[in-house]
Amino acid sequence: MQGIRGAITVENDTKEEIIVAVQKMLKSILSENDITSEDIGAAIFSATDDIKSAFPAFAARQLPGWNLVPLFDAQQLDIENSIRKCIRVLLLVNTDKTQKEIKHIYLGRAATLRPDIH
Ligand SMILES: O=C(O)C(=O)C[C@]1(C(=O)O)C=C[C@@H](O)C=C1
Repeated sequence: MQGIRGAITVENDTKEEIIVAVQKMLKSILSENDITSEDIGAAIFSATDDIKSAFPAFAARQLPGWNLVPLFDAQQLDIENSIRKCIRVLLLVNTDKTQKEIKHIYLGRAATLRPDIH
């Protein structure tokens, strides 16, 4: 089991943009790490408090195979000067890969968050 992190930002809080962004982030994590939805034990999302128009879990569930993945959404801590309109994910994944082999995916403005791990 390994944890894989992802994060992506949106510019507008529309349902369509959130769905597109969440699916882009998840597809990128799966392809970069050579895994499928069947390898995922759980997906935990957070969204900043300015995301109002869609649950990230709803967006994930529209992808093929994701209806069987346990999904959870939470609100991100509202820390001063932190990034806005950001959706984060932690995937718990069944894999033989080592921690060092895992590719974490940070897209859009979220690319500034953890340059040390991606
Ligand atoms: O990785 C991120 O998304 C970050 O914003 C960095 C960080 C961290 O300090 O490690 C901070 C807040 C998040 O809850 C998760 C991780």
